[in-house]
Amino acid sequence: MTASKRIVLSSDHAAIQLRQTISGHVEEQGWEVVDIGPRTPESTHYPKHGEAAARFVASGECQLGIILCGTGQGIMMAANKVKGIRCGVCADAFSARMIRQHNDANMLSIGARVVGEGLALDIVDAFLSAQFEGGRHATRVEMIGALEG
Ligand SMILES: O=C(CO)[C@H](O)[C@H](O)COP(=O)(O)O
Repeated sequence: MTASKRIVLSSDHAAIQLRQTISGHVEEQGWEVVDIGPRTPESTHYPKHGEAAARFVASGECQLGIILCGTGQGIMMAANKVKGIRCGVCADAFSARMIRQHNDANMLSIGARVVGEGLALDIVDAFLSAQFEGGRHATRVEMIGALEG
């Protein structure tokens, strides 16, 4: 197993069950999963879970990350505050493929109160199987990075 096949997963309380389903699915595809919880259903605060997962990606410990909350929006906003993170919320497989191909996204966010399990797994598969296309898209991704200061 190489480090390039390691992925971090996290969520808030709204998405624990879907996160665990995704974790098993991704593991079956040969990824080493770093699931940083939470494991119990008590109400929690998504910014800290988004940040924690983002740090694994920003540090290079994990190549990619998948994070979830009720809508996927709040935890995405938190993750994107960490330097080097490009995280998109996806509720369809096309967008999940495109955020890898065009935006070189290194994190995917999903809303567990928005999409069902089957669609969520399709979204994950689209995200994980796509490759960044580079070229003109690399220029644009560099421009995003330049905004971080
Ligand atoms: O989607 C979310 C953030 O974008 C959260 O999961 C949601 O706000 C949590 O709500 P509640 O505390 O009522 O379960």
